[in-house]
Amino acid sequence: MLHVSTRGEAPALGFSDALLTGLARDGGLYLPEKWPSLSADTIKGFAGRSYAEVAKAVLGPLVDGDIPAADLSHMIDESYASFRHDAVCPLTQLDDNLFLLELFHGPTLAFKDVAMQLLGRLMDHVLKSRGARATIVGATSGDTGSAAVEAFKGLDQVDIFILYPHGRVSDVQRRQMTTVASPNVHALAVEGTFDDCQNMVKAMFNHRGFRDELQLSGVNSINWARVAAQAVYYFTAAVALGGPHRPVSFSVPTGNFGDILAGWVAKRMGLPIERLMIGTNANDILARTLQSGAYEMKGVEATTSPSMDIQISSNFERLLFESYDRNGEAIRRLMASLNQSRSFMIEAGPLARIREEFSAHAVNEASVADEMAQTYRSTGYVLDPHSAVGTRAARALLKDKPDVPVVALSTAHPAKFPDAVERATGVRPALPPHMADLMERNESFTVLPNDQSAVERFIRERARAVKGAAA
Ligand SMILES: Cc1ncc(COP(=O)(O)O)c(C=O)c1O
Ligand SMILES: N[C@@H](CCOP(=O)(O)O)C(=O)O
Repeated sequence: MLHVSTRGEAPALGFSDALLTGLARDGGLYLPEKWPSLSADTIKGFAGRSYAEVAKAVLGPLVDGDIPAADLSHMIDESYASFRHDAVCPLTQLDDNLFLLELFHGPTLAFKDVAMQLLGRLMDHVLKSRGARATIVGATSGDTGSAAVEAFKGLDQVDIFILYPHGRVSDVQRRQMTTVASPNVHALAVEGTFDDCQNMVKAMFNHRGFRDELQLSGVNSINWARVAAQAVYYFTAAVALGGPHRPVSFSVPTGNFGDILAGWVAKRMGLPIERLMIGTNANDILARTLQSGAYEMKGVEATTSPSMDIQISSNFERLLFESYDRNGEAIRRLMASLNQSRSFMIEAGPLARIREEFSAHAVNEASVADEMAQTYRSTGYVLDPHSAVGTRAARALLKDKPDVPVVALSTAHPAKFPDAVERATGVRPALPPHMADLMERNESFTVLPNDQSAVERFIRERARAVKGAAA
């Protein structure tokens, strides 16, 4: 199976090359050239099987033999053995037809672990088999960074540099990135927003000399393998609720659009999904876009769900590509407009296609707090602020269609955001035992200006230093 770029000008690549490449050389994002399809009987057969078994069945056709099946199977088993819940991503009922898919039982307490645990193993495997090294650069609003640091720390084949917005992540998130004493891990606090960090990472990939010199690779959801691995839990959740014969909707707290795109991928692969609800916080660019067709950036507002404080939802480009009948030229035009005027307009046809499958609902700060408080009062369940966005948006979906079960994705453990949770519920959630001393560990990070060349200079020097030390 080859993978094509959304901008239509980069070489088509197999799974392993797309995995190592991250962002395509034309600035686009990779997608499989066609969607493998799982039959209703195959999906029905997922009932009662372990998460790892379902992952093998879903990812097998996407990897398509590019990595030997036995190796893939072994890496999947290892990835999910470290989760603190036997079901890996358990489902719990919150209300009539409202379910929560808990995605925070991995090592760093957020949904990113589900894909990142596998991504780390896949990259290490491919690099070792090629005798190669890579410099991983990633942008984070808090959770991708911690999951990536955890997955890649100590690996011989990689140096990893994580850019996060200085002062705009929670203390727990920051400490998860800055207290890992491993010589291949570098936490960079950039004086800017998440969007600035993400733009810098993309610019590094588009800076061909730098990219090739350092053998850059990416761990954000611009990397196709991340999205592919996240598609698995849509299958396990839907099947647990009677799928594929009973359609289910999903409500997803959304920032970079990777997680909800994974649901759309599951649907492309044959999973009946009624609706995909985009839940946004006060940074409501996607909700406004679905309403008007105009993708228009404003300034980023700091919220209690900082991981979603995003204006440039990278993976939306993948959805646009499909909605524009895979017309790379159209996507190049839209993205050029975004660069020049911070906005673009989606044409009527593609917009209608998007609206056929997606709804959107913006949840303001008062409603996020109210959702945490009300859910706690009525059920005793403590939501984190991101999951509260998804849950509130799920309730909006249920108002329209009360008979279709809605699964709200619970993307982080409440202990990652203890201050916001305590303010709303009066409960201060405790970190699990393996992280109990997190606040006492020593931190190491470098503050850098919001300046591309300064960050590139730093990475070049440090990547060399790490190689020098290892030599
Ligand atoms: C806890 C949490 N919830 C939701 C999101 C949004 O997910 P996505 O960026 O895939 O839309 C993020 C960030 O990615 C996150 O860290
Ligand atoms: N919310 C994310 C932002 C990056 O998202 P990604 O899924 O593209 O890696 C984070 O926590 O870092």
